[in-house]
Amino acid sequence: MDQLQLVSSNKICGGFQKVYSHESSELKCKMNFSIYFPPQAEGGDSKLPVVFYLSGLTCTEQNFISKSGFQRYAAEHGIIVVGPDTSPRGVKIEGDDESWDFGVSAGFYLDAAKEPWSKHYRMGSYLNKELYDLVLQAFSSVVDPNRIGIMGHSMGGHGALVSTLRNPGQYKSVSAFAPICNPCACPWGEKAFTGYLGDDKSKWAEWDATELVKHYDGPPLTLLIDQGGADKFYTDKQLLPENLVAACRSAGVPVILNLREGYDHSYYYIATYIGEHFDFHAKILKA
Ligand SMILES: N[C@@H](CCC(=O)N[C@@H](CS)C(=O)NCC(=O)O)C(=O)O
Repeated sequence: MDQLQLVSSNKICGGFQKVYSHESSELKCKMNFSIYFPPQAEGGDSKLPVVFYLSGLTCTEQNFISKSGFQRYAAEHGIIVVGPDTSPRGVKIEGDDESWDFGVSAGFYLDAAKEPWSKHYRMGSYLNKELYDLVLQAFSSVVDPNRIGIMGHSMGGHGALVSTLRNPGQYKSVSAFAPICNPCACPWGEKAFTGYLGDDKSKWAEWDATELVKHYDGPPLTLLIDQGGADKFYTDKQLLPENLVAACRSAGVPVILNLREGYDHSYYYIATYIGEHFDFHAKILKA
């Protein structure tokens, strides 16, 4: 635990919502992450499943823990929940704060290949290697390494899907709220991938769930996708869940798409359906 500093700890739903900071070797900066320990983590005999939650554009590790109300469901199911930040922090790169959909708080959970981003913007390796290993090692007394799932929202939904599809077997369950499903084909993705990866579109496909699922040959997996019908980013074609569903169908990968009439892109929508997502993860991770 030497490498972790406790930033905050609050009792909620019988467990503890904590935030830690640590020096990241992948990102070369200090990072915060949240971790919720349900009541079962205290003095329990058995190790608990973990679900990672990835937030969207403009977020830190705080939005989900303060707005979604997920702790009630994590406590019911006895699931530990880990939430990383959305980009490197405190690293000054020219242009990193010029727009809300690129640079700071918009790391897209990928490893940048293009200068000047490639030195720090390595959120893919940070999440799937460094933070993943850190959580398993630092909390080994309560974490079951064989029962790890992942979920996310918007850019974080994209992150959850590509992390699962690129690392077969690492995450046993995956779900997403309003994910960016086909970044190669939407304005957010085109901007981020051009900036972080360059102009070679064959490199883009390596970080695009709709492209990756076409070649998925890992353990059986069902993708749970949730989408608000009144989400302006959905109607503006930033999210494109239908493209992912079509690719899943042609690749034979089971997918569930829940369209929620009248709901927008906000945490009001996430708070409404987060319980269903915890039921989904619990069913798989606790089977
Ligand atoms: N700043 C954007 C909105 C960004 C946005 O909706 N971000 C989502 C993720 S893509 C979010 O979770 N925002 C933080 C929050 O609602 O707490 C706008 O003005 O249109």
